Amino acid sequence: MEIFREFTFEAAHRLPNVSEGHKCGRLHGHSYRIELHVDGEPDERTGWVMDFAEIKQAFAPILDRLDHHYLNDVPGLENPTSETLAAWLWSQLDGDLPLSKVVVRETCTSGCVYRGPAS
Ligand SMILES: Nc1nc2c(c(=O)[nH]1)N=C([C@H](O)[C@H](O)COP(=O)(O)OP(=O)(O)OP(=O)(O)O)CN2
Ligand SMILES: [Zn+2]
Repeated sequence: MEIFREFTFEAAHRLPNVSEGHKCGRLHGHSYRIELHVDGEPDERTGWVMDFAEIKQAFAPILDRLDHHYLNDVPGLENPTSETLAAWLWSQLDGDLPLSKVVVRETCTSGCVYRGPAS
């Protein structure tokens, strides 16, 4: 079974490697929406895979580093595409949560789904 918790944060970024004149090379911001998906079987007694609060707790220090920050300044996010951010989030949470999927929504219509490094 898979459960998830959604988070939002505001942040600024620019994409340093786009071609000259590309709009994303300019400083701009997004209201990011993040989904953290966790895989597991519901415990017989609690009836849950994991308390949603545990996901919130694991993500809190990471959220602090992103919310109202310039993402390019965060080590590992020098080129902060949705793809880079999704993989970075996975690497930050790996070991703390049994992640199955990280979803990054950069705008209402664009984003990335990451299911972990290729094995
Ligand atoms: N594969 C990716 N493509 C783009 C990324 C990305 O992270 N991965 N990022 C951007 C920009 O950050 C941009 O701000 C968001 O993209 P886009 O959907 O093009 O933005 P708009 O809402 O302005 O879309 P319009 O359809 O032009 O209104 C670009 N590409
Ligand atoms: Zn952008």
